[in-house]
Amino acid sequence: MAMSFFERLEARVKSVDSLLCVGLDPHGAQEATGAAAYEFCKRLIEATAPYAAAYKPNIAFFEALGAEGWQALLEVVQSVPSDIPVILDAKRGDISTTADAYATACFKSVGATGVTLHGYMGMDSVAPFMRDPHAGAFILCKTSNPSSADFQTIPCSLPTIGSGCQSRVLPWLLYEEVARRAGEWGTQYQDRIGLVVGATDPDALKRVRAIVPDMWILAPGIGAQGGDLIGACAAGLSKGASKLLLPISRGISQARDPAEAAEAFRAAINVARKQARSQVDMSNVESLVEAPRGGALKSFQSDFIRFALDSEVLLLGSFTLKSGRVSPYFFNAGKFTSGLALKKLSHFYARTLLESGLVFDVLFGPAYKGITLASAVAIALGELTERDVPFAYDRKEAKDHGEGGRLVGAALSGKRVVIVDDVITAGTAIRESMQLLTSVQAEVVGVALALDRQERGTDSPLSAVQSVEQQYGVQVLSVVGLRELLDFFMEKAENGKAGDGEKEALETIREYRAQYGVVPLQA
Ligand SMILES: O=c1ccn([C@@H]2O[C@H](COP(=O)(O)O)[C@@H](O)[C@H]2O)c(=O)[nH]1
Repeated sequence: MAMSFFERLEARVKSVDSLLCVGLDPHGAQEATGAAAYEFCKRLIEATAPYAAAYKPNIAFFEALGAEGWQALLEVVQSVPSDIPVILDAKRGDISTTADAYATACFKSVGATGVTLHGYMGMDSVAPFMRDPHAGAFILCKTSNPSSADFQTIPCSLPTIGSGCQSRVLPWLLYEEVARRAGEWGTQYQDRIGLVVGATDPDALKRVRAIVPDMWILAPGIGAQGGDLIGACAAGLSKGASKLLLPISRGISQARDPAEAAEAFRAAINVARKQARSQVDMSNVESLVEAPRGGALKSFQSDFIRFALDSEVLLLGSFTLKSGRVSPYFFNAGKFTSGLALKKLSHFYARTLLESGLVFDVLFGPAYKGITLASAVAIALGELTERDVPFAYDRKEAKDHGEGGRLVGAALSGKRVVIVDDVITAGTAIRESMQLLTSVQAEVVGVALALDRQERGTDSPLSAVQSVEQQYGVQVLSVVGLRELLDFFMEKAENGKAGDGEKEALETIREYRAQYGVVPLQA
């Protein structure tokens, strides 16, 4: 007997060890023609097939091209290898006779086996999609867009049966009711139903997962929409660290190398799965997904700020900087002085690197602080991904005996290198490292920092980080920036959890940013 949609999905997830669903949205097709859309998707499929658990073409991009777009969609679906499920993102729903025609279009004409639906019209609009026992449907539950709260979080009355929620203090929200109903429909239709819950809302993922522990969830919003990959996985994975499919479209199709980006996303998702399996560090993630996140602050970034405050690495008050500015905060990574603190710190860097999707071969730590940082981050990446990441560092003074020279550690020539340091102040140290690395034909692809102060230079509208980005064309990643610091204190204040010192910090940091903050560079 042929397998059901979710059985096929599970088989594919296992065979490529991946929960990544590659979005086929031909945003970037050279010309707006069916042929260009087809070529775009075909290339993407060829590049990403080894890492894809599923593909998700969004029908909108093909419909926009008229008849040739429809033809392109059919050809795109046909060009997906037969063992990879295709979910047509069509968000259908209508009275049953029309829904019947929609189901025929999705499954028979287009040839997809999965589809996205909205359930607003109720059961009889979903039922026609359940007739084919080999097809599956994901019902919109809590979408990833900023306005999803217009309707989806409207409180409604608690159900009287099931889901064990009678003892809840929290209001029961409309999307939770959708999840509960979908759970009932799923039982009726022998597990042919999944849900769509945006990765931009780990709190919603956590709530939905509690209602439907075994249902597949499609969680869009990673990449271009800024969702928190690790937080979303921690909140949305099922008990067996699975049943969460992460569709990523622009984050892969617009990457310099889509194959590498897909591989990196798969690895980052697998880091979270590994953590979920071994329950390592889940306490942190737990506490973070409990509180609804606002703004762009990711759960691990909150963790990091709390950790830096607790370790007195991040101090609040009044500090005169070298530039003469009086700063309301001061960050001194030199105060991470114990093994456990360094281990924790390195995991924050590792997460930042993994979530960025940056592809690199070697880490480089400029003397002195960078040496411990790069080596600790290499260990952290090894722990999280089982990838054995090489690292290297320099000496302040060249040796003229023994192996000689300034560089120590892994070979750098021809390698893609990420420089790991704590902060960039004037940028002098980074520039020296750039020189040293290019002199041995290494390609510096990125810089990873703990904190980006995001403030203008004294004689330039650009920050030191922006100048480095512009001058060398590299990506500078930081675990947090001034923006996240502000978000952190803002969230605390909004949740009534900020003490007097923190409320004051919020105000003074806001003022400081207004006076000295940078304008973001165009992407
Ligand atoms: O809640 C939802 C439901 C669907 N989508 C769709 O997923 C992709 C996301 O594209 P990215 O480029 O990875 O942001 C796109 O087709 C959306 O229409 C969603 O984003 N959110």
